[in-house]
Amino acid sequence: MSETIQKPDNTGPASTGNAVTGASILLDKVTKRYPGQEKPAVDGLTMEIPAGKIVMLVGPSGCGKTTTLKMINRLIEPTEGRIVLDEDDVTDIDGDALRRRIGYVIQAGGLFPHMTVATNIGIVPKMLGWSKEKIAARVDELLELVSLDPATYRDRFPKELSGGQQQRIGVARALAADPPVLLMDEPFGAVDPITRQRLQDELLNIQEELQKTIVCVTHDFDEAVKLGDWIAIFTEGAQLVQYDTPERILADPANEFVENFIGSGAGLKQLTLTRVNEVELADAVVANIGDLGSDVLSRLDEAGHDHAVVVDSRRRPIQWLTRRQLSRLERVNDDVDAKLPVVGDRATLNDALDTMLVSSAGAALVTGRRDAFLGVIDVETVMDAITRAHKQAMTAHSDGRPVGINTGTLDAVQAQSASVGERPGE
Ligand SMILES: Nc1ncnc2c1ncn2[C@@H]1O[C@H](COP(=O)(O)OP(=O)(O)OP(=O)(O)O)[C@@H](O)[C@H]1O
Repeated sequence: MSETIQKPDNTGPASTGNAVTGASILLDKVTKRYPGQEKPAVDGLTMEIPAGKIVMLVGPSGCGKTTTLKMINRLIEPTEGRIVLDEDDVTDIDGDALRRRIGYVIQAGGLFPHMTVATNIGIVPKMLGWSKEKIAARVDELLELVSLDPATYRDRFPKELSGGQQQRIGVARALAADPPVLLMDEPFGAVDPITRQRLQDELLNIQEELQKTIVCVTHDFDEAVKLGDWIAIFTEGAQLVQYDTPERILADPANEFVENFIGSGAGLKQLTLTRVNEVELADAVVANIGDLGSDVLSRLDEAGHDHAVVVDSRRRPIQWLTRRQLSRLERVNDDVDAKLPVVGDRATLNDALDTMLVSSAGAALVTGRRDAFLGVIDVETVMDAITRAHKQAMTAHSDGRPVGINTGTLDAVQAQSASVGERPGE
């Protein structure tokens, strides 16, 4: 079933113009047999992981995700097959040296309890022989990157940190020597849902800046959809059932196993794929403090609208007034409605929908930089966006999809596709 290689267009996060610092990874027909086990934990897996992308490994418990991940930095030695970083075959190089080129993040950060935050972060740079000053500067830079104030946190011990803070330090430590590859094993598994969401957002921000190659194991399919440029869905023996963009997996699951794995609400999950700044916002009539109520009402008539958005001197929305409310006002005042349904333009459509539903307004006000008002998003816009995303995913071009199979080496796959002019499965 995984013999088919499909190639949609690579619809990862919008390009930011930052240089890719990640390395590509190739697992070439890699197998792991544990002693005493009848079946291999990973069976002949060939998988390309493109440079600068986030690849999420998902699948049922025991299917071989962690074994696959740990073979990349050779915490687990493959029984057969090759691992190639960029052009460099690293299958037989010294494991310790390899691990200095690959950051590794585990649940709860995996910090050494008897070392301070700074010492934890500086471990690899110290092994690499960096000077004290260079390490200290790097520690502070990384603490800033993961949104922790260096002066407050650098001398703390792990037990003096919250779960989310420990996890951030784990990420900072993995990035210390600026490795091209970051491996993450259930990195956000041990924190509460809200902290988890925040850490995921932070990881996306960091990735936008650094463009590492990130391979991440998760049990949480929603997390895979949110973070992944590509998602690899495995079944037992690390058999690749589908290796594709989140959009394509949601719109066109390869088979019933994937459908079951995605679970219900594929349409709603698609909402996490689109951000508010990707959809067209509706215009609104904007009123300033001090405007005459009657003037604002005639502007509403002209525009054919029923609501006006009141903004303060920095264009931040403070009220959303109906015709009725306006008709009672001589002039617009500076009251601030604490319950305004507001979303930032980087929020997902899912967040926007939540805001609309909670406010029962059927719409939300969108703000951009420095919380300035940008426009209105309504339920119809969100619904249209889902339909459009679904159609796009179904008809997307299939260029750039990385190879993922369990039936041959990359060379064999390429030779086969060259002989027919394209990759198989098309
Ligand atoms: N050290 C080991 N010795 C023997 N068998 C092992 C060892 N480690 C893992 N296995 C087996 O290999 C298979 C794959 O394990 P692996 O940990 O890679 O799965 P996983 O998909 O990461 O699972 P989970 O989601 O439960 O963490 C399982 O059947 C497991 O029991």
